[in-house]
This record gives sequence, C-alpha cells and structure tokens, in this order.
Amino acid sequence: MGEAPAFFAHDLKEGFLNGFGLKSKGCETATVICNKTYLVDGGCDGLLLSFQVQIFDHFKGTPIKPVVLGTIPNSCKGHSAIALNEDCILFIKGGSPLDDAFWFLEVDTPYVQEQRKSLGCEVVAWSKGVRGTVEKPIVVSGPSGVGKGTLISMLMKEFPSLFGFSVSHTTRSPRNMEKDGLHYHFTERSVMEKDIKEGKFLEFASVHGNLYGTSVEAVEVVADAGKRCILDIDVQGARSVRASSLDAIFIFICPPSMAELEKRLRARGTETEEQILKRLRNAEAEIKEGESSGIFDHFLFNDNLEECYLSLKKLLGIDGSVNTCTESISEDLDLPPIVHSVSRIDNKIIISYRTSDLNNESQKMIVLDLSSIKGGAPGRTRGLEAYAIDSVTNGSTMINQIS
Ligand SMILES: Nc1ncnc2c1ncn2[C@@H]1O[C@H](COP(=O)(O)OP(=O)(O)OP(=O)(O)O)[C@@H](O)[C@H]1O
Ligand SMILES: Nc1nc2c(ncn2[C@@H]2O[C@H](COP(=O)(O)O)[C@@H](O)[C@H]2O)c(=O)[nH]1
Repeated sequence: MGEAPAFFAHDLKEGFLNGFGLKSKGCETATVICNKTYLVDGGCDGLLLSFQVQIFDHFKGTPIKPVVLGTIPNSCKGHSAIALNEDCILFIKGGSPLDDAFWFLEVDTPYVQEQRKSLGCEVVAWSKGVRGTVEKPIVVSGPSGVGKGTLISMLMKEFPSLFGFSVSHTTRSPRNMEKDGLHYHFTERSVMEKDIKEGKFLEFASVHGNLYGTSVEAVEVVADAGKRCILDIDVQGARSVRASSLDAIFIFICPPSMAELEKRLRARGTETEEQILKRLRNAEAEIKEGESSGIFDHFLFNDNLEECYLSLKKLLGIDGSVNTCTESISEDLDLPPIVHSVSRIDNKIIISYRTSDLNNESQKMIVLDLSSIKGGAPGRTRGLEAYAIDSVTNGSTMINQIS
C-alpha cells in the first residue's frame, strides 16, 4: 500500500527543527531514502521556493551539498515529495501548469552512480516528467558529407510538430549560412571543457580536430516541446549515448561509395582542401566502426536522396501508414494546487486536494500513472499519464477508500 508522504512545503511556513543541524526557514521537503535524507529547498521567505538540494548522511552526520545535474525546476510556492524505488524522488509543484508540475530527482539511478564515480563527489540529477507518448529520441550518424543534415532537414520541414533538433555545441567556426543557437551553439573550447567537467554534456567527442557535444539541455528543450528529439552526431558520440541512459534508436547513414562521398563534400564547398582530406580519411574509419560496432539498429544507404528519405520515414513509421507521434495530451485536468497531499499505490501516485465553492466542499484527485515512464536523467522522464478522479462532495470517502 501507500508510502508516507514527505513533509509538505506549504505546511512549514514557520520553519521547523529539522534535526540535522541545518538551519531551516521551513518550506523544505525532507525525503528519506536508505541512510540519507534529501532536503529540498529551504530558501523560502514566504515567497518562491528555489529547489536547492542538501543531503544529510545519517552515518556521517554531516550535511552535503551535492553537484546538481540537469535543469533545476523553476521556483514555485509549495511542493510535495515522495520517494520512488530507492533511487529517485518525485516532486509535485503546487499551482504549476501540468507540463511543469512533475519533476524527478534521481539520487541513485545508474546515471547518477556513473556521474558520482566520474566526478568523485555526491551527485543528484533533475529530470522533468513529460506527459504523453513521445517516441524515443533518434541518433543519426555517418561520415561527413553522407547527407545526415540534408535528411534531417527534410524530416523537420515535413513534420515540424513531430521532430525537434538537438542543437549541439562545437568549437569549430560557423559556416556562412550557419546561425548560432540554430545550427550549433558555437563556443570557446575552454568554456565547453569547463561545462563538460561540470557534467552538463550527455556526450562529447573530438571530431575532425574540433570539439563537438550534446548538452543535456539540448535534449531536454526538445522533449519539453513535446517533440521527438533528433541528434546528428559522430560514431564516438553515438557510442557514448548508447552507453548512457538515453533510450534512443540509432541509425547509420552509409554513402554509395567513397568517390561519391568526396564528390558531395567538394560540391558542398564548406571545407578547405585540407579539411576535406581529413574528413575523408576519418570517413573510412567511421564507416568501418559504424558497421562493426553493434551500436546501430538500422543502416540506410543514401544513394538516391528521395529513396533514402522514404526509407527513413518508413523506419520511423511516418510514411503515411502509421503515425506514431500524434497522440494528443488532454489538457482538461485541474492543476495540482499548492495545498495537496500525495500517496502511492504501486505505480500510481495519488494527489488529493480540497476545493470549495459557495455550497460544496469537495475532495479531488489527480492520479499520476508511472507504469509507462521511460528515459530519465539526462533528459526528461517521458510517458507520464495523468487523469482526474471525479470529486466527492462534502467528505473524504474517496481518499479513505484509496489510501
Ligand atoms: N543522396 C544525395 N545525392 C547527392 N547529393 C546529396 C545526397 N544527399 C546529400 N547530398 C548533398 O551532399 C552534401 C553533404 O550533405 P550534408 O551536408 O547533409 O552531409 P552531412 O552528413 O550532414 O555532413 P556533415 O557531417 O559534414 O555535417 C550536401 O551538399 C547535400 O546537398
Ligand atoms: N559526437 C558529436 N558529434 C557531433 C555533434 N554535432 C555534430 N557532430 C558530428 O560532427 C561531424 C562534423 O559536423 P560538421 O557540422 O562540422 O560538418 C558530423 O559527423 C556530425 O555528425 C555532437 O554534438 N557530438
């Protein structure tokens, strides 16, 4: 049956003695998982809460400020928290729109364990809950000049509401028509290296002499727009994403021949002779690795562009026969208000609250079904289902039945 909810932030306006030697102004949630208590926020002055995280290790007896990865939720006036599966805490932001109401703080998931090892300190990672059935991200790789960008542009042009491009960071200079923030985030090497050290990148690689990388934020922005994310990255990057917790499909685009690849690179006219030769040398190794590494789920030959594009659409189920990404999310639910309580039954989270008008006081509930969730940090937790249970007038019978 259900688990005890954590403190409710809104109930603690006067502050409380949290027993951890931490100065509390109130407004925290304190969630215990194994031998640790996760205190979230505490920065409340009766105004907005800013979702800062502190960990209290029961054995060590000292508070720890962890490295916090992922986008931190925006402030709100009250939240509740409930532990899930000993590795994650679900936060419900009161009074926030439904597309910003549900957040997961991963505290011991495989991704967090890996980051903890590589950064050598305590790590937690935020991941926003996204409702509905957005499909897995798509990783597209292949040698330079094979036509990845061309195929992705065609897809985005034909299906602007289904797909979103993950805008990478790079240290290479912009080409004539390239716009910062649209084609790439053009950046200084030192800045990018610092961000990499701070865990802001899902993957990165040195490609043709420059640094390229996908920030966690680049993937999150697309998921937040309710779109399926497309990553155009090299084989090293694809290998890193394969090893990460981003559950994606991996497509490798092959050229019809090396001669044709060279022709396309030269015809594009964006690289110097020296760079073209370097890209062609790297292409041979990339193709070998792409074909033999076991990273890729699908291989497409880009000989005739239209035929290759049709094959890509078929593969993605958008060639006219099936449309996998169109399920709309009903927005007819009330927002969870600031004052609410939360409990859990198996994979269902029950958020209950009271509403009243002139004649009636009623108990309402939103049920959050976690049974189909996918993904998680880095990125977003997709596949949340939320629905309302009708109100019960003048009493709390419904709540008692459930909890
Ligand atoms: N099937 C095709 N037949 C002929 N030309 C093509 C075909 N596909 C793409 N091209 C052309 O080849 C050139 C390289 O394509 P594109 O820039 O899309 O490659 P890319 O794989 O994204 O390269 P990079 O990895 O360097 O960004 C472009 O000028 C494009 O118009
Ligand atoms: N590992 C990553 N590789 C990336 C990323 N963004 C782009 N790329 C790859 O770099 C080459 C060259 O791109 P270009 O725009 O300079 O021609 C190409 O193979 C891209 O797929 C990234 O974020 N990570």
